[in-house]
Amino acid sequence: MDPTTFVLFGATGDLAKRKIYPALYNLFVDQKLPESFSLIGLGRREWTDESFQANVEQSLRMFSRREPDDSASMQKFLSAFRYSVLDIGRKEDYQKLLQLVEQREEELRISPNRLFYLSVGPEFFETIAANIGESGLGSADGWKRLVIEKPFGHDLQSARDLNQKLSKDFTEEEIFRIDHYLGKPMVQKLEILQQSNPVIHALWTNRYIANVQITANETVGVEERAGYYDHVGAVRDMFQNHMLQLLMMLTIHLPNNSSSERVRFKKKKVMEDLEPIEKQNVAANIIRAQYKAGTIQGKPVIGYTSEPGIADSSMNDTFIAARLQIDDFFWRGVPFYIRTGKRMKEKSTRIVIEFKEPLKSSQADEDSKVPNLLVFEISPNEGITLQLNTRDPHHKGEFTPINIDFHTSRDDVPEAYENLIFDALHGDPTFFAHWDEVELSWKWVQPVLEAFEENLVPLHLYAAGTYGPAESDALLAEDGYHWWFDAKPEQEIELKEGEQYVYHKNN
Ligand SMILES: NC(=O)C1=CN([C@@H]2O[C@H](COP(=O)(O)OP(=O)(O)OC[C@H]3O[C@@H](n4cnc5c(N)ncnc54)[C@H](OP(=O)(O)O)[C@@H]3O)[C@@H](O)[C@H]2O)C=CC1
Ligand SMILES: O=C1O[C@H](COP(=O)(O)O)[C@@H](O)[C@H](O)[C@H]1O
Repeated sequence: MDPTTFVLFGATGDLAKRKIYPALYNLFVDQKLPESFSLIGLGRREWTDESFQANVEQSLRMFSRREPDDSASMQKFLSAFRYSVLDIGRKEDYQKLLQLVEQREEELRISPNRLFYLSVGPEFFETIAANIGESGLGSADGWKRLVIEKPFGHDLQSARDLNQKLSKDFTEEEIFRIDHYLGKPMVQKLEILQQSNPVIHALWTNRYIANVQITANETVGVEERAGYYDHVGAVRDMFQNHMLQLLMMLTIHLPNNSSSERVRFKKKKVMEDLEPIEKQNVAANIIRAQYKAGTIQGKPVIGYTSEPGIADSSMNDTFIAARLQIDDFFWRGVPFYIRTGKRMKEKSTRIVIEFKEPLKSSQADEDSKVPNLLVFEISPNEGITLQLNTRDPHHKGEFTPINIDFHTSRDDVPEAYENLIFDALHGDPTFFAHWDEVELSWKWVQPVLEAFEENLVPLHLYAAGTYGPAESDALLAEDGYHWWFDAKPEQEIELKEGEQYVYHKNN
């Protein structure tokens, strides 16, 4: 891997502490960092190299999936870290930064490959990119990359404006837009599973699939992010980016060993074929809702409008459920149901593929058959389950669903940020959002934003600790379907040998 200088804007912030340092540490332990690696942390806080390193070490103790030890290797890891005070708006700070970067490159005798990671609010992206260009930081004789966090724009126009501004100093190939869902190991497996398994490849069509359900439920509420969340809602916070990325990753058809260009070309194609929803039809296909007080895992929680920093009159969506259609050869006629919400009954991100039922015979026991399901558990647990019908040996008259299961322990699985930072260091753009995808996602979502804004869509309420409003169930019932729920019942049941959990349809 090329020697690299990792320039981190927002080094004193929450994301750096919770995600970026632990990811770098785990890559270091796995020997996946470049042999010559240097990190320069930036922020307004008057930290020194020593206090910065101490903060990084502390964040590893709190957030790393691996217990850091006090050995020489920990010191080796931390010795790559330097800190410089920088105010994003002060041009002279970029000159000071340039000197430090060059000094470190000389000390380490490395070529000037520079990765600029913007772990700061989106209002700073444009200024930083321009100052990197102006200061000469971006014009050395090596490669440069810009890694940016979401949100990428607030709507279609603002996203276009931002992209145009960034393009003045960075080419599309140099911009790595993070969507951390693309870093989740199971999401990365979707592409491989389909490419490398004829069984899955063959089934990936409207001939066999009845509907697809993509869910990202969270138990947390707005947390300390009222100022941000009340302006974005579930539609911008989760749906426009993470949920549509899941849809793209699931539905692309790829030949073996596809290049990153091919993957991105196919994703773009999915977005182009996604049937647009006119503003007047949003209400018929999209449910928006907001949580009210309720109980989660036995604890009472307050409603959204009682959260600190949220106005009593807020009409913000904390839940969205949508029905989408992809108008192409493979997916025409298959409804895709997507839902995401805060303060739901359980934390779970999963994709359920419901297969069409075979022709029913006239046997009396046909009703006990359940549809075949292929379930991708993305988080918090990772797994793949195939639900099939068989006969219960003790009750020979009835069909019984059985699950073929693969599950991995959470500790064995790399964090999304590990995968993404590794790819960015390698210059592999496959699991980053290309501008075309971002633009097409905003284009699709724009009428939804407008319909919400103009109150053309009712805002339903749901009790915290449920699976959302009844209208979300009704959306599927219109087509004769229902949401599939967790295989595990709420109360852990001790299973006898040979027994297993199955997916069920009731809340
Ligand atoms: N936290 C998370 O889990 C997630 C965050 N994100 C995104 O990541 C980005 C960072 O979020 P987060 O870390 O939570 O934010 P924080 O508010 O915790 O940190 C912001 C960082 O920006 C720096 N900063 C702010 N203003 C300036 C300035 N004028 N000059 C220099 N540095 C400045 C701060 O440094 P200092 O105070 O020292 O100046 C701090 O390091 C945001 O875009 C957010 O949307 C995305 C997904 C998840
Ligand atoms: O980007 C975001 O994602 C998190 C959910 O991420 P997950 O990996 O825990 O599923 C969400 O809580 C947050 O509001 C949103 O900004």
